Amino acid sequence: MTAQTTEETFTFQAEVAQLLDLMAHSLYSNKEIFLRELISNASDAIDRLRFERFSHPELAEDGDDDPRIRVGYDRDAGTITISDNGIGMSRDEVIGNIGTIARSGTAEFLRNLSGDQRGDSALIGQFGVGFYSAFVVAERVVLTTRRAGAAAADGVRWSSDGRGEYTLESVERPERGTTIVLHLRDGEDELLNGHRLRTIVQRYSDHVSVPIVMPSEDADSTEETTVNQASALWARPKGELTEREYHDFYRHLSNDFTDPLAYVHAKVEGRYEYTLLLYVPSQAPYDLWVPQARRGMRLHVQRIFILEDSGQLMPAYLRFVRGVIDSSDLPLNVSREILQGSRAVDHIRSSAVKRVLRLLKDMAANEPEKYATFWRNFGAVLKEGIADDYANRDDIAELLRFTTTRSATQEADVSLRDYVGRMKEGQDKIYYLLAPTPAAASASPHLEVFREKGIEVLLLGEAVDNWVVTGLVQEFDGKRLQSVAQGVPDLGDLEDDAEKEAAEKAGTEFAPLLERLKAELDGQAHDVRVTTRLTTSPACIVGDEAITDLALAQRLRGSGLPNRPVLEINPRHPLIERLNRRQDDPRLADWAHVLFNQAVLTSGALVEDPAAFVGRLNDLLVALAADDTP
Ligand SMILES: Nc1ncnc2c1ncn2[C@@H]1O[C@H](COP(=O)(O)OP(=O)(O)OP(=O)(O)O)[C@@H](O)[C@H]1O
Repeated sequence: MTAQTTEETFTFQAEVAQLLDLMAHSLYSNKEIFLRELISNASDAIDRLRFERFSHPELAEDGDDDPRIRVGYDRDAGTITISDNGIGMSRDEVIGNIGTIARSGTAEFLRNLSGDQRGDSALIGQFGVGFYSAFVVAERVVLTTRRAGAAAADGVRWSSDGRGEYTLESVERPERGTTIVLHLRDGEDELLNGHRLRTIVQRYSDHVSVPIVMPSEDADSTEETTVNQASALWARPKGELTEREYHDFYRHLSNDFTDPLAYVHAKVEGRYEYTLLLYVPSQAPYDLWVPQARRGMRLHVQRIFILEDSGQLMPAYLRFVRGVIDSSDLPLNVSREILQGSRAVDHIRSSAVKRVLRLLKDMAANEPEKYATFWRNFGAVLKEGIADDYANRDDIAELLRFTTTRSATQEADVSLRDYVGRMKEGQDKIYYLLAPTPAAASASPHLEVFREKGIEVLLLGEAVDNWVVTGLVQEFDGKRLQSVAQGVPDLGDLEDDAEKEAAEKAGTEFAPLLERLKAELDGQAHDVRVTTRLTTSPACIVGDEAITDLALAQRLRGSGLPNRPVLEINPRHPLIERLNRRQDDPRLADWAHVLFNQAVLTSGALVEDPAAFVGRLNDLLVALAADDTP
């Protein structure tokens, strides 16, 4: 059988062309990462072969059984070669994987480029565009591959100068796997040096678990040496490992350029035996909020890589955790389906979650500055755990941080424990305000009486906060959470008898005015009542329901109002006093609407008919100005 040798030319998908252009121009400052990316692909290909062999044992007959990645160079030809004996690719796979960008993440990648070269190159690995980084140093890349199990004649050669097109041809390739030859650009000769390449491999790929071999520097020798550690770091005893090694491994695992904030490494023995090495990153990955984003946990069985987590190993609210779980209790041919029903996996997962929560708890207690960094990056994600993880809810609640009426900055640095610790004598509830923005929250009239009485209020401005308060942390340390913008304010013992009496009296005294206002605002305000919650503002809007409901919170966050908005008026405000005295005022309807709409504005919502509001306001101003004219 002879291989068909005709060459076909293909055009890159538009995004690939754009990406390649960017690679060459903006990532130059960190050009060494091309080697890390290609080695990482080679190591993945070897892992995949190992894994596929469980279901296709016949693959074991194709070639040697000695996984290895080779890195070589040819000074005369100006090339660097990376080859592996992994799974290889068929022609269709080459077209699908190398000519197009399968992941929708690419468009996002392009959007995320900042122009800052260091940051941009850190994104490369995260976005899974690794292969193309070859073009940072190469003017032409030739990839030759043959899939494991296919015939020697089914080899494929892909070649491109990265300028919009690539060619494919069929070639004879007896050995399975992939070889990539980089024809370096002019001026990249310094890379054609054994010592230099070895240093790069050791810097970025020391922890790749497959041996990376390079030819001996002695020209007369045909020997090869392994240049990386090639051992599973997590399987080594803790005492032998340095912080540096843990950090290097993290970078290898996560493609992150920064050191992790914290990590935990544990070998567990007992009913189940497993090793955990879990890291908390110090910065959020770009795709933290992308629902289908890759997770950062890898499952190994007896050191052999099995699969990347897609939700079985870490719950969504800890999706920022990176690390390795290595179990001795799972079969090597474990699949995602088996994982789902596995008791061992359930056990390991729950122990991993507890360890992460403990790590965070210790960080909060002993290294508050680090914890503040953690909270800034991942606090909003961790909050999801309040809804998702009933079993650990109390521990998660201890980890929450909020901005409150006592905060000097917008930094969320008050824990529920701090809050409860400084509650006022007689206070039995934890008060909070949900508002669309932090600015609307801190300026809200709902806070007036609380400010006056020196009662602290949690200011909640994140979408996820709805979950935190909606019946989930209904109680912390025996104290109920209570919204300050819903229902009648319930200050319990914090309101003295005289105040209660005054409020009751005001209710009776203002009853006729309330009826008039209610009639004027029919269809807009569900009710109008007198309140004690205001000290300086004339009016505010509150939700009728005493209990937060999600719909309300969502509507507040959009442009609308609570489902059943109630207008509350302050009987001590001069405007309200005047209205009460002058109920015969022909402009009462204008007053009612102006009061209502200014309360809508201060709640952070949008006025339904701004032009009508301004019209009425101006009419009132004109009338007042006329009263003033001598
Ligand atoms: N040496 C190789 N052997 C087999 N397949 C490969 C090899 N290199 C690349 N591929 C295939 O090409 C695809 C694209 O590679 P690329 O480096 O661009 O992204 P990725 O590996 O999916 O993402 P990341 O670099 O973030 O791991 C890979 O997913 C893989 O299917």
